[in-house]
Amino acid sequence: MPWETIKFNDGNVIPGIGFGTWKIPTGHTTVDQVDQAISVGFSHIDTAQAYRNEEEAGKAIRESGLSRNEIFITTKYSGLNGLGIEESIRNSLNNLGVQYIDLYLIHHPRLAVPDIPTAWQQMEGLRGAGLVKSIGVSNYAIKDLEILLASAKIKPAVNQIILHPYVWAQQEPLVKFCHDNGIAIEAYSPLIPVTTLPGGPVDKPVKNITKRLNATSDQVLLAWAKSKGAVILTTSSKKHRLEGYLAAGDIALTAEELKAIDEAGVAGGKKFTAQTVVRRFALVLFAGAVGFGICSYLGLDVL
Ligand SMILES: NC(=O)c1ccc[n+]([C@@H]2O[C@H](COP(=O)([O-])OP(=O)(O)OC[C@H]3O[C@@H](n4cnc5c(N)ncnc54)[C@H](O)[C@@H]3O)[C@@H](O)[C@H]2O)c1
Ligand SMILES: OCCc1c[nH]c2ccccc12
Repeated sequence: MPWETIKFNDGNVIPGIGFGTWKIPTGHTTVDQVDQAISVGFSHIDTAQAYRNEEEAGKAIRESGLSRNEIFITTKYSGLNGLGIEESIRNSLNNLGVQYIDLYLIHHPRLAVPDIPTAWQQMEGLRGAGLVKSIGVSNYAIKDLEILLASAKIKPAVNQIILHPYVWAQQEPLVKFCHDNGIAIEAYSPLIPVTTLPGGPVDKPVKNITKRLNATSDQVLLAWAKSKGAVILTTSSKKHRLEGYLAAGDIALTAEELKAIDEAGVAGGKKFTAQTVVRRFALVLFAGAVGFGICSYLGLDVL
C-alpha cells in the first residue's frame, strides 16, 4: 500500500514520504539519484538552495516524464548569496525549471532575514504571486513559531524538523505545539538510530518488531516517525532500500511497541547519545595524537 497523503491547513496535500537530496554520496549524481527515486515510486522530492542541486533535481524531474501535478517539490530559502526571499525563489524556480514550487520553507529560523515576522510576511507574498502552493518553515522551535504566529496572516503549512527516537523527549512538545496549531510535521533524519547511533537502547525494541513483522529496522523506524503524524523525509542510493522505505507505508506498530521505542529513545537520548559524542571526540583526539606521534617519529614537521 502506498504512503497516505497528509492534508495541510491550506487544503493542499503532500505525499506521506519524500526523497531527500542532501549529501548525495560520492560516485552518484543528483540526477541519477532523483531519477532512481522516481522510478521506484517516490513522488515527493526535497531539496534546498543550500544543497546546490536544484538544477539537477529539476532535470531528473523533467526527464521522468511525470506531469507537474504528479510530483511534489519542496525547496528552501537557505539565505545564501545574500539574496532576499523573492529573489531566491525566482532563482529556485529557474534552477528547477518549473512554474511553481509545491512547498517553500525557510531553512532555519536564524536565516529569516531581517527577522522572523518580516521574513514570514515575504513568504506570505509568494503565495499571492502564485510562485508557491504552500509555505512553511524548518528547524523552528516553539519560541520561533510563537514569534511568527503573533503576526502571521497565513499559518505555516509545515515545520520540517529532526525526528527520531533519541530526540523524542526534546521534540515531543514541539510536535504537539505544531499539531495543536494545525502545522504539519516533516521528519528528517528518521534513521539516525541505524546510521549514526547504532548500538543504543532503541535497537532492542526495534529488533523485536522486525522479527514480528519480518521487516527491516529502517522500516520500523519510518513507521515510528509516521505514528507521530509526520511526513517522512529519507534517502538512499540503494534501490532495495528505497523499495523497502516505500513498502513501510503498510506498517502499523502496536501501542506497546510504540511505547517501548519511545521509552528506549528517551532513556538513550539522555545517556547513550552523550556517551557516543564523548567517545567519538576522544577517538578523534586519540587519532590526532597517534598521527602526531608517527609524524614526529618520522621527523615530519606537522606544526
Ligand atoms: N531541513 C533540514 O535542516 C534538514 C536536515 C537534514 C536532512 N534534511 C532532509 O531530509 C533528507 C533525509 O535526511 P537524512 O539523510 O538524514 O535521513 P535518514 O535518517 O533517513 O538517513 C538516510 C541515510 O540512511 C542510510 N541508511 C538507511 N538504512 C540504513 C541501514 N540499515 N544502515 C545504515 N545506513 C542506512 C541511507 O543509505 C541514507 O544515507 C535529506 O536528504 C534532506 O532532504 C533536512
Ligand atoms: O538541510 C540539511 C542541513 C543543512 C544544509 N545546509 C543548511 C543551511 C541552513 C540550514 C540547514 C542546512
